Amino acid sequence: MATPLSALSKLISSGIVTIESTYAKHGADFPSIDEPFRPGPLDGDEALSETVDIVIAAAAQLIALIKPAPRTMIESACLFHVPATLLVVENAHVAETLREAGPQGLHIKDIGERCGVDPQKVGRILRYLATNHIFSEIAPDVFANNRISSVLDTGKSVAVIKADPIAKHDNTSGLPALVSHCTDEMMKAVVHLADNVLDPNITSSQEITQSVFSRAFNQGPPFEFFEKPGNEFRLRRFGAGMHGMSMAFSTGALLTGFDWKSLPQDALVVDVGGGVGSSSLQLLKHYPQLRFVIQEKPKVVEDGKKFWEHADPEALKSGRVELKVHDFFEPQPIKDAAVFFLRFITHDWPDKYAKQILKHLRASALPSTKLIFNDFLVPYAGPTKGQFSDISGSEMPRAPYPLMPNLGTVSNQSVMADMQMMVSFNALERTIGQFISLVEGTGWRLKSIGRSSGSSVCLMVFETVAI
Ligand SMILES: C[S@@+](CC[C@H](N)C(=O)[O-])C[C@H]1O[C@@H](n2cnc3c(N)ncnc32)[C@H](O)[C@@H]1O
Repeated sequence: MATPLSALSKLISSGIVTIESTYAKHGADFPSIDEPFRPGPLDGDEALSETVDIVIAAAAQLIALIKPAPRTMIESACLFHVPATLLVVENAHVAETLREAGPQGLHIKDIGERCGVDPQKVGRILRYLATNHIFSEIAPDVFANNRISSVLDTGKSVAVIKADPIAKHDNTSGLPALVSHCTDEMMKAVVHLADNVLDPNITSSQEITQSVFSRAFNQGPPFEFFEKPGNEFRLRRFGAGMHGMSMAFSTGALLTGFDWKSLPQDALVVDVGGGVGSSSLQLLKHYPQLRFVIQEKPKVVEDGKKFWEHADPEALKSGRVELKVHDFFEPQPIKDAAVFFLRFITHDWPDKYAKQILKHLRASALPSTKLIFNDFLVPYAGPTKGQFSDISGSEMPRAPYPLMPNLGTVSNQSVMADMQMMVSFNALERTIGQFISLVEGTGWRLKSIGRSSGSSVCLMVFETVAI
């Protein structure tokens, strides 16, 4: 058998051959790191994205193997400089300033002057980021955007941003807003992680008021914090960031992870905590025979009505889609649902609270009612040895030797989301084992998992069991 090092090197070289030949077949070059990021014609190619993931996993594992362990450990311990420096350049609009300067870049004296930052300090910050592939130092002390730093660019002119700073992230991709939120509130919160997790009085707490975020900002949950006077910019930025996240993370297996066509004509899908109803809208477009009730808080129901009046007014008029105020911690009024659908709901709640939601749904379910979650499924970092084989779709596609079963850093999306949930709400993204224990005692049983390649957002389908 090949050594791990040579097996990794083969995975990388054969993957690169596939990637380059696929681009060549489409008459395209693989995008240069020096060009701004743009969605590409091959982004939706599932086979190609699987190959890209293998190369990413192999390259990251190769670095972990080959780099001396003390270097890896010390560099990991100092990774906090990445978000800290990103926050500086995002707040100082450096990506927009460099875009306006063009491909010849800008000397640190000019960057400093235009961005209101000490030239030496901003130069050192940019060199640190450029060394980590974010921005390029194209001549001594001269920096330009590259593909990665261009993601920080809102696309607005610096003059427009400065004229109305609170609106910086309105009507943008939301990705700069997400970076700014993560490197500001989340970064300031996460430094308190050890204090919380190692505090014997609250280490096992499932209370949102005892989350790391609450400790850091000495107050209630994030949403209360955002609504406090003085946090108007943070609130708007957070809204834009959440929009960016929903654009960046596909809803994965929403349309394909369950046989929606198997439901009878006019079957009712209840979108519990459905927001304005964006999942229902996607489902309705593909499965127009279904009916939808979107249940939400009063303010969101109002926003939802406006959303549907724009997106599909006919669906509202005909009654195929209804928006109703309902608190999911109260008994469920709908007794004839074919599906109770929950997207990104249980991840906001620790088991103690999520179980209450599920019990209310079970009490109103028919024997045939399905409970469906559209959520991250956190893959184990090691092998599962077939203990979940009775659940259809539970096994991940087999990773080639010697890659980790979850492809290591390729799974960052879901493990990072899990950490965000822990820090913000004392809540969690769940592994298959955690989903199974979540539904224990609630009258539901995990039946199948629907996956789509390139996303760890899955569909978990549950059926009723006797209570
Ligand atoms: C993470 S968002 C997900 C929204 C939607 N499912 C989606 O994926 O777009 C969580 C939603 O739960 C709603 N929510 C929170 N507490 C609720 C409650 N007690 N009853 C009903 N909805 C609630 C919020 O208003 C918010 O829209």
